[in-house]
Amino acid sequence: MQGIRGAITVENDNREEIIEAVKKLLINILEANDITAEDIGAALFSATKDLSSVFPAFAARQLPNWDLVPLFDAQQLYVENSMKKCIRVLLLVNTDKTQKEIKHIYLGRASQLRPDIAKA
Ligand SMILES: C=C(O[C@@H]1C=C(C(=O)O)C=C[C@H]1O)C(=O)O
Repeated sequence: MQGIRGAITVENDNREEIIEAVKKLLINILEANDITAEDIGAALFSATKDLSSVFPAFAARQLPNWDLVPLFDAQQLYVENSMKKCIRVLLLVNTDKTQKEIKHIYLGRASQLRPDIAKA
């Protein structure tokens, strides 16, 4: 089992924009790490407190074969001056890959969070 981190930002607290962003983030993570929804043991999402239009888990369930993935949403801990309008995810994945082989995906403004590991 390995954990895969991801994050993406949106510009507006808009339901469709958030749904598209979450789907984009998850598709990127799956492709970069050569995994499918069946490999995912659980997906934990957070959204910053300025996002309240839709649950990220709802967006995840729109993707093929995500209906059986256990999903969870939480509000991100608020820290002053931290990244605005950001959705984070932690995937727990069944894989033979090593920790070093895992590709964490940070898109949009979220790439500033972890420039050491962000993939454009
Ligand atoms: C830097 C991030 O934002 C916050 C800080 C984290 C960290 O220092 O590892 C992890 C998650 C967030 O609470 C991130 O999402 O990667």
